Amino acid sequence: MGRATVFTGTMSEFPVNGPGDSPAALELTGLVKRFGTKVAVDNLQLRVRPGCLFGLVGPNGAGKTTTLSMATGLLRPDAGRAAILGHDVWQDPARAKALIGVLPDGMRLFDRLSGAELLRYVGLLRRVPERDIATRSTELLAALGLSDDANTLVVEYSAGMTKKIGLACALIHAPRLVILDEPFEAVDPVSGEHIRTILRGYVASGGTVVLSSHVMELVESLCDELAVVAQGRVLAAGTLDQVRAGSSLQQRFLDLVGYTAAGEGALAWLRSSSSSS
Ligand SMILES: Nc1ncnc2c1ncn2[C@@H]1O[C@H](COP(=O)(O)OP(=O)(O)OP(=O)(O)O)[C@@H](O)[C@H]1O
Repeated sequence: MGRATVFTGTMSEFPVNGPGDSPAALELTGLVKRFGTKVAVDNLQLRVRPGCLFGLVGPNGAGKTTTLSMATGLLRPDAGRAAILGHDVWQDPARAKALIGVLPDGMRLFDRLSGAELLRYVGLLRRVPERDIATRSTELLAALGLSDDANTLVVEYSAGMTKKIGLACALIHAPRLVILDEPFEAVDPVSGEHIRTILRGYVASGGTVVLSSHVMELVESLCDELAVVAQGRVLAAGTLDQVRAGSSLQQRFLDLVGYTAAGEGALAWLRSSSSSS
């Protein structure tokens, strides 16, 4: 693993199988994914303890979506292992997938259903008892500010509304672990606050969240632990303080991924003073 702090934290805060022997909520071991000659995920290791709100951050193309897709059984790894609460995602997919709720990147929803119909459909697929589906749907729609659009077709939802109904779909069966790819993307500040409240409450009751984000302030204010990935590898992982190492998360992130400012002359043609017409 990488050159900075590596998380090796204790696992017993929210025991699953009994004190001391609980498996990680999510454990990725030696994950590799290549697309042609491109190595998108390069021997990636990650361990997320139960009861943690965990952030995965990295620059564009770092391999976050590819990693989360392999972690959730949507994309088969070329090598390595993904396990959810001790269940191998690829050897025992039914058990592993039953424990998770997923908001994938660019989620394809059955968008000719209304929001309420979609939640009912997902609830039935997830074997939520009939009597609970209506209650949970109503509560989720209200918590996410979608009550007024419960009967609107999802195809007519805005990008932010689509993200929120996708999140509701990920939560309706009360999974043990939710894996959310960019859950705050396109979401307005009020809805973002609602989502933060939902996720904090979920984690406080023993659930585990893994989310990807580009927004350092959000990760800093929300997550307990995080990993910085670049070029398919974990550069640093641990608690916020471990990863920040006395700096701001933004600065630490820039340092880790090797940010260098563009040279003086870059994009000179774009400056109005250099325009010839
Ligand atoms: N289906 C694919 N075919 C070819 N290359 C792919 C494919 N999916 C991802 N890649 C490549 O793998 C790398 C990792 O992509 P990935 O989408 O996982 O990054 P990311 O960290 O989620 O990026 P972003 O923050 O921009 O969403 C990139 O170089 C991308 O071009």
